[in-house]
Amino acid sequence: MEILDGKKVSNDIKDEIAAEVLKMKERGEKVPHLAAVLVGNDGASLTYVGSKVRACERIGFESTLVKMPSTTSEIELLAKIKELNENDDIDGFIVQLPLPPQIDTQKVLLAVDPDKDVDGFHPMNFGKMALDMSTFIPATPFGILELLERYNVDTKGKHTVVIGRSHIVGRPMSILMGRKGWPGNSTVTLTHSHTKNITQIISQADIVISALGVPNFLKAEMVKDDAVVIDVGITRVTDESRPKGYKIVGDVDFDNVSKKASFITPVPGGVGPMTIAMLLKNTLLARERHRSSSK
Ligand SMILES: Nc1nc2c(c(=O)[nH]1)N[C@@H](CN(C=O)c1ccc(C(=O)N[C@@H](CCC(=O)O)C(=O)O)cc1)CN2
Repeated sequence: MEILDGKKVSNDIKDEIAAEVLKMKERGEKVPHLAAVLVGNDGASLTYVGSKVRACERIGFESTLVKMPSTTSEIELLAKIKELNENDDIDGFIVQLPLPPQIDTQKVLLAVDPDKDVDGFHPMNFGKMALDMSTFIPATPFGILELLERYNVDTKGKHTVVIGRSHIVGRPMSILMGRKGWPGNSTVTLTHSHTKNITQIISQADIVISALGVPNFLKAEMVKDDAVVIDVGITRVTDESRPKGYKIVGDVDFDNVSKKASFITPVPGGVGPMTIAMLLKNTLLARERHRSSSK
């Protein structure tokens, strides 16, 4: 069994991007600028945007954090998005999800300029991804592809079972694994809460990608020998013995599933850090496109 070490690979990617930024500076070019909008005080979201801003600082990107209160109205958020769309200094931005209930997430994602949509959530970019056109690929699925590639995991002709159909992970992942090329060329089953015989389907998978958010859902007896297991579930579970008062738990019963798997991602330190690294990659791409379009 080999661990797909997202922490290490994400650090390698950050070093690679930092080297690109250094070259940009030497050429006297503007460095990429990422903005992140956070509405409310959700603890996990605060951690994730904090990691995004720190990662920008580490690699030499400019960053802007826009914090808005949890009472922010949809109109106020849409006005902020318009401002960011029109700010020529910003190459790309994200709106941290989930949003408070008074705000329609779909309206918000539609309002982001597709050229600045480094999350890849705008329907224009999602459609381009599905049609194999060059675009911003959502960071978590993009990170999983990168891990599979860097560890040389064979996906051709394999049966990939994706658990969960969220717009952020499951749905795009199912499209990407079935695309032509590598990592891809896989036969994909997208499963969800209404899937019948889900245990039987999972037991036939060569590659299992679990994005359910149910701690320890995937047990050793559910996966076949030598399966590739990707754990996208990141749930905070109360644990008073820890300094932060919680621990992070994945969808996979790691101790037992790792004894059967050929490759497996840990939680923490697997897919999560890759999400940050691939957002930075998308921001670098946004900067390069922005520069060519302003020539
Ligand atoms: N606008 C977006 N919102 C959300 C996205 C996204 O891609 N764009 N994805 C998730 C949250 N997310 C990034 O935003 C994210 C999740 C997890 C991690 C991560 O590094 N996890 C660590 C554990 C960190 C901790 O909780 O202490 C790990 O797995 O090792 C980074 C980013 C939903 N919203």
